[in-house]
Amino acid sequence: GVSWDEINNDQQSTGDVLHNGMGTQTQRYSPLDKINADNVEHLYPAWSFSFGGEKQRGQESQPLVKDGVMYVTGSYSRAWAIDSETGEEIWQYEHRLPEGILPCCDVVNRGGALHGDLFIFGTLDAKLVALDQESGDVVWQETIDNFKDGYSYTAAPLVVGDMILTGVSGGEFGVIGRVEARDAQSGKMQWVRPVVEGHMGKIRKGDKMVDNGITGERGKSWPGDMWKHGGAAPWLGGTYDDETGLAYFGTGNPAPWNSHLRPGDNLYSTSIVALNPKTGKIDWAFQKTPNDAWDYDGVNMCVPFNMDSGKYCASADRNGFFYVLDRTNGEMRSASPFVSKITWAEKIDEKTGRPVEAGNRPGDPSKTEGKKGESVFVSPSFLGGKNWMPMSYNPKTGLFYVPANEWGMDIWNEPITYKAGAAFLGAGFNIQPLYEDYIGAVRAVDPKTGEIKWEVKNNAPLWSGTMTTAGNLVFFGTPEGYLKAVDARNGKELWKFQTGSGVVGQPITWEQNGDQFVAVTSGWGGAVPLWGGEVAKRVKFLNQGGSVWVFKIPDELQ
Ligand SMILES: O=C(O)c1cc(C(=O)O)c2c(n1)C(=O)C(=O)c1cc(C(=O)O)[nH]c1-2
Repeated sequence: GVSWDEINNDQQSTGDVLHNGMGTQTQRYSPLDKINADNVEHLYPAWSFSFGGEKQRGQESQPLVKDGVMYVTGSYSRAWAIDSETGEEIWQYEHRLPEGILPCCDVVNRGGALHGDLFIFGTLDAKLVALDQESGDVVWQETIDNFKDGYSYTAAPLVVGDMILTGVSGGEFGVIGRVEARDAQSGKMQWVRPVVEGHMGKIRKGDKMVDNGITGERGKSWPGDMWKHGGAAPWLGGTYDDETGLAYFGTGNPAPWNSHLRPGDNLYSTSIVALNPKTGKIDWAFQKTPNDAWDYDGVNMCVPFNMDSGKYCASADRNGFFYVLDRTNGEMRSASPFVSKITWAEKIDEKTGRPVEAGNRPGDPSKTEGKKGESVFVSPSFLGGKNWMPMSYNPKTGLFYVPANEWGMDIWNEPITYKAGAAFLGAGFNIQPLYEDYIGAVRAVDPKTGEIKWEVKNNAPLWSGTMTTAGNLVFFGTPEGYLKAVDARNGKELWKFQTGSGVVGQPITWEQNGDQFVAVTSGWGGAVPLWGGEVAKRVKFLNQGGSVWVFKIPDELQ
């Protein structure tokens, strides 16, 4: 079985990958250096595994590895256990999805969690399923909420002690955004913390769930009853930091997109919330885009790291700014642009942490004749300076490696009223590229200064995570099908391999029987082909797929 001590030590232990982010801090850093900048050019495929079936689409999963077994999830709520040395299948689990699921942005899953003898992951019909690691049999199954109301689940659960912490997906349907804690072994709910001001939290007392205080104040930063369907779904999951004992979750956009219907800050949408993992109480919250009008979900992980003897966390937000926060109290240290063009705000005020807006909100449709308000062009687009794909932090170089995208959008507002299970947007949009030669860019950001130390451009939008190692390497994938390794110090491309479909997964590395392995899933999909407007047309030629690729270095070169 997998113990909490092992999970909490995941980043240091090199023989396994036990948690999302290669550790609960999600730095995606490995101290391994057998594969390094000097020999990575010799990396070759050890095995490849096909997810099979007729179902493909986006493969965003981060695999986990324990005792020679890889646990990986795929599109359409599927999961596999595979021999991590040979690529041989051990079991496959195929969740029976009902008709009418409502995932907003492709049928993806970003990975599971290991706890004891269980492998736990979430499904597109908003369930959590715990499988026996050895047999793949279902041990428990819990429903998060009704998929017909727009709830779904795509993230990897966060493990803290005996519990798993999960958010929800469904922000585009006006769901109740919240973080939930369950006993990992039984699936039994321990607490629920809605993240929108006004909703009641719950906590377990014996056999009952009892009230545990209202989140914030009752709808104070929302007009009327708008908080009730305010969304703010923490759909990307969270991080846990043992030094502060806090769990950090990013919250999504407020619903509906039409911001004129909800004047006010709309707390705690587009925020980082720091939660006490035992009670679900919000210790602090920091909002990035008050009264968001551009779908700038604030779900990006706030990745804990230490610098100048301070405890910080960093988050590259969809709104184009790279935030460094004091992770003990949520005070902002800095916010600097990591994309070339930000037109919704002039800057983030250093003292208050609030944006100085640039007067670039779509017009209020109730003030114009007809249904459509004035359209504006804004950058970044709603798919963000950075979307869900995780960045990594290398304590050796002191740099964050951010998968960024350069694009803008035409956006306008329309009238809308809430209806359960229907999209709650009140907006129309069309994403546009900004430059001819590239959209994606991996950028090395210095959290001390906000300076971009180097960048690697990519023609298609980057939709894969980055991973970095003590071997001075950064790995990332491209929609064009490559897994690439670049030098962590200067971005120089050192190796690439064509996987046969777009890479929108999250690379990992581990060591087994003396070999260092690198793995990533391949399979083009995610939000870009569905919502990318003009950009989607540019990448129409990319082929779908579904596989895991594993690489190693010839023995004599290690
Ligand atoms: O508000 C939400 O609940 C929600 C959920 C998800 C998701 O679960 O995948 C995405 C988004 N929003 C979203 O805004 C978005 O851009 C997005 C991209 C992707 C993807 O996997 O490529 N998912 C999601």
